[in-house]
Amino acid sequence: MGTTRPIRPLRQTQASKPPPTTTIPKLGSSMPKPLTKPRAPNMTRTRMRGVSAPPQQSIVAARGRTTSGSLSRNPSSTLDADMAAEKRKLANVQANHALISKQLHSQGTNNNNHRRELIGYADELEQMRRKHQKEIDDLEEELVKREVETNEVVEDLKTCKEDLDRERETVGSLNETITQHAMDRERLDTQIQSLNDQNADLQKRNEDLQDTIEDLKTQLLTRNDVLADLHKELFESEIARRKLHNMVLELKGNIRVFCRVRPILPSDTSSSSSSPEDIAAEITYPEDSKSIQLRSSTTTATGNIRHETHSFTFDRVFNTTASQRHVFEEIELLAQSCLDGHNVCIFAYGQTGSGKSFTMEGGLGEESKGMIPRAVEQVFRVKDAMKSRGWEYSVEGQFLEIYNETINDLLSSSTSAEPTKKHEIKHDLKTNTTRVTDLTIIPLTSPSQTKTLLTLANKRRSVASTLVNEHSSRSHSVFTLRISGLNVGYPEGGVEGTGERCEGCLNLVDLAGSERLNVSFGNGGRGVGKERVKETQNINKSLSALGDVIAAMGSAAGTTAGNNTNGQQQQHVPYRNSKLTYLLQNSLSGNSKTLMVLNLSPLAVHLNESLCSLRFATKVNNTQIGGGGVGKKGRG
Ligand SMILES: Nc1ncnc2c1ncn2[C@@H]1O[C@H](COP(=O)(O)OP(=O)(O)OP(=O)(O)O)[C@@H](O)[C@H]1O
Repeated sequence: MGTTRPIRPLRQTQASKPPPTTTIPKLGSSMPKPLTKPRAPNMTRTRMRGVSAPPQQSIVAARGRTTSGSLSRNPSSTLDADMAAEKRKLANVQANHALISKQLHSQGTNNNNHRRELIGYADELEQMRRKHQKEIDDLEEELVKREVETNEVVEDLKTCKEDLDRERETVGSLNETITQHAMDRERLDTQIQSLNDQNADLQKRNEDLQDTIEDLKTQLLTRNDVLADLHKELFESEIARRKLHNMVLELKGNIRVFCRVRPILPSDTSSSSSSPEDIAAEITYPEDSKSIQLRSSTTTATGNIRHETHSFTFDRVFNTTASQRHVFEEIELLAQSCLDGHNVCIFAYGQTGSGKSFTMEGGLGEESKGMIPRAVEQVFRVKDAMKSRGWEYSVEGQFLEIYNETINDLLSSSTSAEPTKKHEIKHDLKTNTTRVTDLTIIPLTSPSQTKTLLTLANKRRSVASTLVNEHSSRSHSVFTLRISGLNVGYPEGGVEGTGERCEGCLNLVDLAGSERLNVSFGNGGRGVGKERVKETQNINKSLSALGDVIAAMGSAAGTTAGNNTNGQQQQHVPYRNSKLTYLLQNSLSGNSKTLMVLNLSPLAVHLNESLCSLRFATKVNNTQIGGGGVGKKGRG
């Protein structure tokens, strides 16, 4: 809002201007109007009236009167007198005329003066008019400015009014809020008061508690000492537990064999019109869960049919209904052994299509997942549990296959276009550990990583089509978890670790199909490509090498236990006869644990192959290694 200057009323000023005080008599239409009245001498008027000729009537009357009077007296003298009078009058008139002329002349002079005066006035008036016009223009310009200003001021005022209205509204609501706050405040004051009371109570209780805390601190110090003693005891009992755990496994046998028969699958009957009962082998499972019986019928040379029952006993027998979880329950103790620093080997053995891959890797679902993912999970579970016993572990994984006696890295990121690396097996005799050169080793931080590793490995695995199983694996696959532990103690409990280290290794081996050539490809193996025959020969060679190694280890254990004290030479174990046995040398020998899961087909057509597998597994089952036990288990 600007300051307003007082506006001088223009028109009013002009209107209120007093008119010229003097009015000029009209002397002629062309004459300028005089500003002042011409001043005619009064005397002249009077005198003119005095000297002017009398009106005719009065002259005639006078004449009449005079004639009647003078005629009666003297007409010539009267005439003379009249003449004289007239002459005087004339003289008067002439004098008046001269005077008037003179007056007219002076009047003309006056008029000129007046005209000059008028021109001066006109100039003055023009100047004034111009001045006034300028003033008017200035004032109008000012007025326009003022109007704009006024409009702005009006707009401002409008905005201000709106603002004011809003502010009023705000003030109104603020007032309400203030009222509300005042009420709240009152309430809070009341609460504060009650809190203050409570605070006073609490302070008093706090003081009491301080005393209690002091007591507890003293007790805690005493308890800490007790706890440290308990930790020490725990550590010692952990060592005892390990010993006992190992003893349990040794009692169970450092080499154990489980037998598992897979169910009949829809695909087994799809190619023929037979029912599952028609194609099933005669297999029975005695109730002890450790035996299995197969009944065979053979035609003798004399044409008679001979029925035979073949009984086998193992550490555990699982029938066709056994679930993956069920099988793993019997295995899970082995995961603890790995973390205790032992080497563990779990093999799946059996003919093609008998369920080895299903047992080891399993399906994608939670229920169907196999021994590999379950064992990894168990290792991680035990690893976490061992923290409370003062142990920290790191876990890493590798996955390889042995195909035609050549090692392939199943976790390698190299493409098939790149030249394949030649991997060699190296044993460290000091640490009893085995390394394969140039192999991909992946640190594992969670069990969920295993799924990814298995998928990757399966993509790279050599598979070929056979008669028995369309996607049969023609190689041995070995998944290895390497576990290193360090005793770090209980830093939070103030108990230092012993720095003790342990290294364990869990090998989960899915062996290639154990069947003979004529079973794999039919027709006694005739007409089969050289490559396939070579594959099968290599598979069979390495499997029999495995059998030989296990048998030799059993003999060596017997020798060690019984005869070595007499200085007899130790039994030679032919680990080097195959890549598989050489690779697993450290995991089979010494105090390691071995489990073989024998997978059997339920089909009658595979009965002979099943009997072969059962005999092989029996040989393994009858072997005992390590732990100073006897070379053979009780049953022959
Ligand atoms: N216990 C079981 N329950 C259900 N299905 C099974 C079971 N065992 C095996 N199978 C099924 O049988 C088929 C053959 O099994 P698998 O591939 O595991 O045999 P394999 O012995 O590994 O054969 P190969 O040596 O040729 O790899 C698969 O379809 C598998 O899902």
